[in-house]
Amino acid sequence: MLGAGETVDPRELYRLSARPLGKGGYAQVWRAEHKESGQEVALKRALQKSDAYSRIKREIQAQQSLAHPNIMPIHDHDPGFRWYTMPVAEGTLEKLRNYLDEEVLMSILLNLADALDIAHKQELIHRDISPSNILALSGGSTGKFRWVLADWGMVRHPPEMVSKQLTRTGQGMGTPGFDAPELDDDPRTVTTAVDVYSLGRVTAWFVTGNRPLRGRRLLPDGTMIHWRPFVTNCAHEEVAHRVPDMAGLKELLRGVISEREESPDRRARNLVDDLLRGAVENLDSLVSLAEAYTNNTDLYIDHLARVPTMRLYGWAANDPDRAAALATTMAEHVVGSPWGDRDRQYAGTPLSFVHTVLRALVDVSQLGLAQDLATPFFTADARWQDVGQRMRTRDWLDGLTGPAAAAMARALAHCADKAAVSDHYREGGWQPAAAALRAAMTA
Ligand SMILES: Nc1ncnc2c1ncn2[C@@H]1O[C@H](COP(=O)(O)OP(=O)(O)OP(=O)(O)O)[C@@H](O)[C@H]1O
Repeated sequence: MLGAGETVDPRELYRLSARPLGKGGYAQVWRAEHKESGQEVALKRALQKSDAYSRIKREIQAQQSLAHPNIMPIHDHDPGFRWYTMPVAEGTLEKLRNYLDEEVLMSILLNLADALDIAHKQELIHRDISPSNILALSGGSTGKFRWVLADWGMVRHPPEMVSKQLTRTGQGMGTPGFDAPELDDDPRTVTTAVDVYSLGRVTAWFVTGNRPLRGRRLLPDGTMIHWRPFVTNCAHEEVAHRVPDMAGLKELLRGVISEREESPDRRARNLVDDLLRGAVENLDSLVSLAEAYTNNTDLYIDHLARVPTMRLYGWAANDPDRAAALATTMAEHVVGSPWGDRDRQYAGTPLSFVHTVLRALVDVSQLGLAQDLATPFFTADARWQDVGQRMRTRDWLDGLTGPAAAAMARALAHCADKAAVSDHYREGGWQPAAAALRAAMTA
């Protein structure tokens, strides 16, 4: 019999595989067979350094006190807390990501949030959640994996349980890319929000496939847009702006699920409605949505077209390339898509959208982009013969001089039905002020 605190060589009890399954910063993991029962396990043994001993002890204590189906269980450990055994995992989330879909991500997040909720209620904060610490065990329901959170060696115990301080201010903690910034300040005083942060970053990594880097945008535009509110609110760099706990994280997750079920054009309508009520941040989401669904006529004509002119103008001036692409698609819908039962007069709204972007491009001297956009714009304008828009276009053309007027003249020359376009603007004897434009319209 071993006395408390004594350690025992695991080889006395287990047959270890020749090569380890993996090695981390302070431990090695082997596949092992229990000599007496024949049970196959993974055996994790601390490397020979004192920090490693303290960490594996914390890990054993934390995992033992947290009996939850989504926390790696401890089968056995030596009384000296130098090693322990656990089920052999099929792989880590890091390795398996490419075989998994969004549904799996949702259920992993829900499961881990439940598990962490229990841990947090016991004042245990993991502090090192990353894709390599989320492990898949076989034997989940209907042949699926059971996902567990492992590697609790960095756990923050409640103050009364701490026998030895492992962490001090400024010491690097967690896994780069997934660790909350406040861990760099004082890992002892962090809150449950550090685990929320890591799950937000794990999510961004999962949906993009890119390791998240500090200071970089986590979800590029158009990428799984329905995850954006979740990722933004979980992985906010400022703790004060971050969702504080697992209850908040689960609430956001429900939002992801319902947004995903929403059709893109209905989602666009809601975004624009809220934008019109002052939710200016929605413009970004709306643009990403439109970029992801360029074939969706309803989304463009019925919803995107309603973005307020001033907002659109400011955005287009700041992001001319994207604005030009978006407005070109809008113009193509206006000309080429069935109008359905929309009111004819409504054509002025998408036309005005394209014209606003065109004005912004010219004003920021993006004349190449402006010229390319002007051709489909003139074509769409002439196709609809909208009286109000024609007046606005003429007034604008009258104000153009020099290179801007020349660029618009070239755009006019490129219109497939140049004569009809010129006739549309010249109706009632109107002539543009700039000579280049006059020439293009009479040529
Ligand atoms: N139960 C298991 N089944 C199979 N492989 C495992 C198991 N546990 C860990 N591993 C493998 O061993 C590797 C090292 O284990 P682990 O990350 O727990 O060590 P560590 O020293 O705590 O790591 P870190 O330095 O990341 O904290 C893991 O990345 C994983 O590939």
